[in-house]
Amino acid sequence: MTPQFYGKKRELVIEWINSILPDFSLPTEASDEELRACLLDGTVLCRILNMIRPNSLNEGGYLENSSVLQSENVKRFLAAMDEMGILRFELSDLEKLISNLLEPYIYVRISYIYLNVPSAEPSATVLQHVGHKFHDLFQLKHVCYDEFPVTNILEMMESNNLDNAPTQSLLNVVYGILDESVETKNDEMTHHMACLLRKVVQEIGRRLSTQADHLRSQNNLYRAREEKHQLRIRELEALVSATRKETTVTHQPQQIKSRRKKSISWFSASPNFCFTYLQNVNLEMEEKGKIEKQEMKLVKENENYIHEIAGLKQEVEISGMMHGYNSREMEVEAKAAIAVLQIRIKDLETLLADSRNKVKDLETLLADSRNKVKDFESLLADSRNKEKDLEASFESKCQSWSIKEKIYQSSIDFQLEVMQDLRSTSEAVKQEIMETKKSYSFEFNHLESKFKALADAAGNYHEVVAENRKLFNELQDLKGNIRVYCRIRPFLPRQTGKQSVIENISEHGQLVIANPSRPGKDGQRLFKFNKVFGPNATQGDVFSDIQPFVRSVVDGYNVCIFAYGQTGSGKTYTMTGPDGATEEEWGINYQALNNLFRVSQSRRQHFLYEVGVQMVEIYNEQVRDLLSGDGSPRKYPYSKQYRHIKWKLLYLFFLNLHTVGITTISQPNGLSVPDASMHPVTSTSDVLDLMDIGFKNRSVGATALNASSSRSHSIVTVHVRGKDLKTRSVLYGNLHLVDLAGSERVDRSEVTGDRLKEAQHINKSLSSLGDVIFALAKKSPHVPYRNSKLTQILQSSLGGKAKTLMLVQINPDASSYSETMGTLKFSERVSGVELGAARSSKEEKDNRELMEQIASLKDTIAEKDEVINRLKSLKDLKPRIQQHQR
Ligand SMILES: Nc1ncnc2c1ncn2[C@@H]1O[C@H](COP(=O)(O)OP(=O)(O)OP(=O)(O)O)[C@@H](O)[C@H]1O
Repeated sequence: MTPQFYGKKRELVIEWINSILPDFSLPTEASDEELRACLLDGTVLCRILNMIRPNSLNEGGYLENSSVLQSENVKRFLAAMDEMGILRFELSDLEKLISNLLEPYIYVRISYIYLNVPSAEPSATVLQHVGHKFHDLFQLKHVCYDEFPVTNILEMMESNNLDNAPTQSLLNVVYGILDESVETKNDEMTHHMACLLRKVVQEIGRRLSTQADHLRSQNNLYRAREEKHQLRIRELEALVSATRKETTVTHQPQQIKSRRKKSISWFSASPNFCFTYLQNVNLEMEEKGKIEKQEMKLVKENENYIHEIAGLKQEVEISGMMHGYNSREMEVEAKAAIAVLQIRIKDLETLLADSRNKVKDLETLLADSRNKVKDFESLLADSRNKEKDLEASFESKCQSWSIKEKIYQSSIDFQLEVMQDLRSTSEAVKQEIMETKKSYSFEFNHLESKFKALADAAGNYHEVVAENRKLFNELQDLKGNIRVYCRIRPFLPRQTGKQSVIENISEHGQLVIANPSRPGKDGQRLFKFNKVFGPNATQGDVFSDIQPFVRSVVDGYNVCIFAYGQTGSGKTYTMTGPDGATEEEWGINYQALNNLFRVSQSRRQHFLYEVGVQMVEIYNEQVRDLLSGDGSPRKYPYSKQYRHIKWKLLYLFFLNLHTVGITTISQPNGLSVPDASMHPVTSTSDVLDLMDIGFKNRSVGATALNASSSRSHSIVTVHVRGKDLKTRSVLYGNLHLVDLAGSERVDRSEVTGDRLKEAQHINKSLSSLGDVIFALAKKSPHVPYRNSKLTQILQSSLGGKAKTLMLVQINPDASSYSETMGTLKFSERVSGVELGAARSSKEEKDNRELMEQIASLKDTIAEKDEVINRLKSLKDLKPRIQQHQR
C-alpha cells in the first residue's frame, strides 16, 4: 500500500524534512514519489537517527547510505536500534512520522518494537543503566551461564532489574540459557539458573499480557476516535441538510421580481401607494441581499465541511485498516510468542523436574556418602583397634626376637668354631689337591705320549680309507657287468586320465607291465633290472644310486652311463634336467660333475685333481663338437684362464694325435675319446656355462611324440687326472654321459624328409648298439662295433674294462605299450651282457709293481734259502770237522 500525501500532511512532511535536512531544500510542490523516495532513502533515515542519537549509525553497517532502504534493512536497523536502547524513547516521534507516511509493514514493525517497550516506561538514564547492566552481566549470547556467579543471578532476579530490562535482553537470556543447555548436552541446570529462567519467563509473560492490555486500550481508543469522527460526520451532515433547507429561500427573489413587475404596473396606477410599496420593496431587497450573502457564506462553509468530512472519512478508513492490520498481526505474533513461551515453559518445567530429581539423587548420594563416612569412621575405629593389637603383638614378637637373637648368637659362636675346623680341613684338602695335581700332570704327560702315538696311528687313516674305497669299488665290480636301471616317467599334465601299462614295481628291481589289450595275468610280463625308479622318483633319488659309479671315476675307473628309451620317455630329463632346472632338478650330467668337484675338494690334502670336459653329438652319423666353433652353431668363448700350462700338457697327453677324419682316439687307458675340443673346468659354474652352450648347440626338432625331441645322441665326456701327493703316482678316469636319441617307430612319429632321414639314422645306430650287445651276450668272436659311430665311441664302455650303466626310460602311457615292451626286452638282454671285471688304471700299475716286488722277494727268499742251506750244511759239517781235529 502506497501512502498518499495531501493537504496539511504534505506541508507538514515537507516542512519537517526541510527543517532537519536543510540541504535537501525539498520544494513544496514535490510529488508523492519524491517525498516517499526521500523518506525511504538510507541517508535520510541515517541522518534522522543520527540526529536522535548522534553517530549511532556511522559504522554500524546496517544501512548503506547510497541505497534505498529495503524492508529487510529496516528490520535489521530497527532491531539494532532496539538493542542499542535508543529507539525506545524517541520512537514516538519516528512512529508518528513513519506510521503516517511509510508502508504499512514498516509501521507494523515499529509498532511491534514500540509495544515491546514496557507501558510504564522508565526514564532514559535508568534504562540505559539497566541495559548496560544486562549487557555486562549476560553478554547476551556470549556469556557462559553455567559458570555465572550466583550473587549476580540473585541480583538480576530482583524485581526491579527484571522490570527495567528490555524485552529483547530478557529473551536473549532465555535463549542463551536454553541454547547452552542444549549445546553442551548438559541436562543439569543449577537451581538458581532455573529460578532465574522462571522469573525471566514470568516477566516476559507479564509484559505480553501488558502489551495485550495496551493493544486492547489502543483498540478502544481507536474505536472512541472512530465514534467521535462518526458523530462529527453526523453533525456535519445535519448541518448540511439544514443549509439545504435554507437554500430554498433563494427562490424568493424570483417572486419579488414578479411582484416588482406587478408593483410597477400598480405604480403607474397609484404613485403614493407605489412609493410606499417601493420603500417596502427596497427594504425587502436589502434584506434579500443580506440573505444572499449569508447564503453564499453557508454554501462555502458547506463545501468546506464536505471536504473535511471526506478527509476525515479517509483518515478513519486508513486508521481503521491500520488498526485492523495491526491488531491481527499483533494477535498472531502474540499467539506465536505465547505458544513458544508455553513450550519453553513446559521444557523448563521438565528441566526443573529433572533437576529436582537430580537434586533428589544428589541428596540420596549425599545420604549414601554420609553412610559411607560413618562406615569409614567405624573402619577407622577398627583399624585403630587393630593397630593397638598389632602394637601388642609387635611387643610380644620383639620379646621373642630378643630370645631368638640370643639363640642365634650362640649358634653363630658354634658356627665360628665349626669354621675354624673347616679352615684347618681346607688346608688339608689343599695339600691333597696339590698332590693330586702333581699326579695329574704326570698322567697328562703320559696321555700326551699316548696322543702322539694316536696321531701316528691317524696318519695311517688315509691308507685305511684308500683300502675301504678299493673294497667298495671291488664290490661294485662284483655286482655285474652292464648294470641296467629302469626309470618310469610320470604322466605329463596334458596326459591326465590316460591308462598306464605299469602294473607293479617291486623294490628289488622287478617291474610288471600289463598289456592294455589283454587284461589279466595273461597280459602281464615281468622284467628284472638292477633297480627300478617309479614315476615319483626324484632326480636326487636317481643320482643317489648312480653316485658310486661317478665316484669311482676319481679312483681311476672308466664309467659309461647312457640313457635309452623311446622318444619322450624322459632321457634328456634324467641326463640333463628340465629347462631352467633348479639345483634339485639337475640331471645326472650336472650332479655328476658337481659331485666330482666335491670329492676332489674333500681329497685335496692327498690328491690333486684336474678335470676336463668334452661334448659331442652324433647327428646323422656325423660327430659334431658341441663346444667348438667348427661346424657348430655357437662358439665357446675360450678364456685365457683355462689355458693353464699343466692342463695343456694333459690335453696333449689325452689327444696325443689330432687324427684327421677319425672320430675317436684311443687313450692310454684303453678308452676311446671323441676327437673334440676339451675344456678344463675347475668349478660347477664352469660346467654350467659349458653345458648350457653345448645343449643349446644340440640338434633338436619337434616330432609327433615329443615337442622338442633330441634328434642326435649327445655324449658328455669328463676326463679326470688325479695325482697322489704322497706317492706321486698319477691316475686317470673317464666318465661318458650319453643321452641317446629317441628310439621310435617311424610311422608313429609321422616324420618325412629330413626328419625321416634323422629318424632312420637314429634307428640304425640304435640297432647297431643292439647288434653289439647281442654279439657280446652270445660271446661272439666278432663284435660289430664299427657299424655306427655310436658303437665306435661306446666300444670301450661296452666291451672294455669300464663300468657301464644303462638307464632305461619308460613312457607309462598305454598307447606306447609296444615301444615300451621293445625297450624293456632290449634292456633285459643288455643286463645279461658280461663285460669282464673293471680295472682301475692305478690298480693295474699296483699289480705290476706288486708282481715285480713278489718276484724280487721270491729271488731274495731263494737267495736266503740258499744261504740258510749253506749255513745248515756248514753247521752239519762243524762237528765232523771238530771230530776230525780231535
Ligand atoms: N621324471 C620326470 N618328471 C617330470 N617330467 C618328466 C620326467 N621325465 C620326462 N619328463 C618330461 O617329459 C617330456 C619328455 O621328456 P624328454 O624330452 O626328457 O624325453 P626324451 O626321452 O629325451 O625325448 P627325445 O628322445 O625325443 O629327446 C619333457 O617335457 C620332460 O620335462
